[in-house]
Amino acid sequence: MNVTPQQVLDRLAGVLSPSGVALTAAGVLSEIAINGDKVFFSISVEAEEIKAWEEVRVNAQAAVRAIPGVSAVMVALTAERMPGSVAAGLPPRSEQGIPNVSTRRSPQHPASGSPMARQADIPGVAAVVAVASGKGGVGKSTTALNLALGLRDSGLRVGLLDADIYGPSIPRLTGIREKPQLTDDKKIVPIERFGLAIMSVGFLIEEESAVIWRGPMVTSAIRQMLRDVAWGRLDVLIVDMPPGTGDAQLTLAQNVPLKGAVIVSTPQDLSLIDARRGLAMFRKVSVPVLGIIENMSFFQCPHCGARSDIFGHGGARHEAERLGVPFLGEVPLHMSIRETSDSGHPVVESEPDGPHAAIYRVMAASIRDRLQDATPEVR
Ligand SMILES: Nc1ncnc2c1ncn2[C@@H]1O[C@H](COP(=O)(O)OP(=O)(O)OP(=O)(O)O)[C@@H](O)[C@H]1O
Repeated sequence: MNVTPQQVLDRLAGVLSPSGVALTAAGVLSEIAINGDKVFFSISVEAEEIKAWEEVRVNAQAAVRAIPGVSAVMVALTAERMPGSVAAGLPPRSEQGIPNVSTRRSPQHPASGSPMARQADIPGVAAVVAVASGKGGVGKSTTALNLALGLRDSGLRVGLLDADIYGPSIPRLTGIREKPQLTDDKKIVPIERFGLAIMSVGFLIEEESAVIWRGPMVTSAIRQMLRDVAWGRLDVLIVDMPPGTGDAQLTLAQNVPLKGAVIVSTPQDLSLIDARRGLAMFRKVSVPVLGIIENMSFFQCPHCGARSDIFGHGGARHEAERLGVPFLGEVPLHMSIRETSDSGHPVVESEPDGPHAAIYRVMAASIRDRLQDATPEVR
């Protein structure tokens, strides 16, 4: 039997908000999204109240989980509600534009001069690095995964968080089908594959339902994935960001304790314009850009190895020079990268002695060097 939103609301009516009002009457709930036997919704409250609401979130999750036929519940607690606003139905969104950065810094992590000191660190994780792209489809996830493997090959303990909530592709690129387990204290155990600790929202939800996530839910869910996952000790955690430079990405860049960001672009002008936006976004929130990667830089014939500069290659290198950002390297558009990627056997893992693995390793080494300068724990 299918679960209905009304059934969920009926259960939530029995959960109390911190002021003692029923959760359903508190004006904080988003719409209830149901996908098969999985339920998602968010609770939007004012930033200063967020601590008091965490227990409510946990209670709401448990109440809905107890409905027969529900297999998974994701309740995102978001601090997106403006003071004084009455959220009657949907959580208020700042979709109208990029939020004012200076007023939205987390109060518990005031800027202390160093951009690195801005965010609370994730226990056990020495450095979090975002892999971002100004637009979709440039090969960001393929790059993130192969860079993670390149960093692993340099002896680091590496994690990968697929934060691309709009289209999580890490399950496909890694071939991971299983669902993560929970520890006794309810933390999610990342899935271990290729020697990486991997977590993706795609492990929890079906790919098609990813589009229902709104900006505030995205940020909150990712924050929870960062902190509610038992990452263990990691030298580097690579975060595969949602593509684009909109509100959700900016909020993420602000709220994830990033040591740096890597921007993936293709050589086309349009992609480069978007990459520039990405750079501006990270600069705005004082996250150092560790470098730009040009993906699908040139076409390499899988048969004869001949190279063609389909998109007029080299644009990203010039752009990086012009903008004063390191250029990390170029990855060819090659059949074996696509095939290995899409079959769940990333090229650094499946063709470790091949030319593509070498390219990713060199770029990973350069990221490692730059991180070491900023983070002595990454050795
Ligand atoms: N260098 C490359 N050579 C050939 N194919 C590639 C290369 N990089 C990525 N691809 C292929 O391009 C497609 C898109 O790649 P990927 O999913 O990594 O992109 P993305 O930027 O993360 O996409 P999205 O924005 O949708 O999340 C995949 O089929 C992937 O295998």
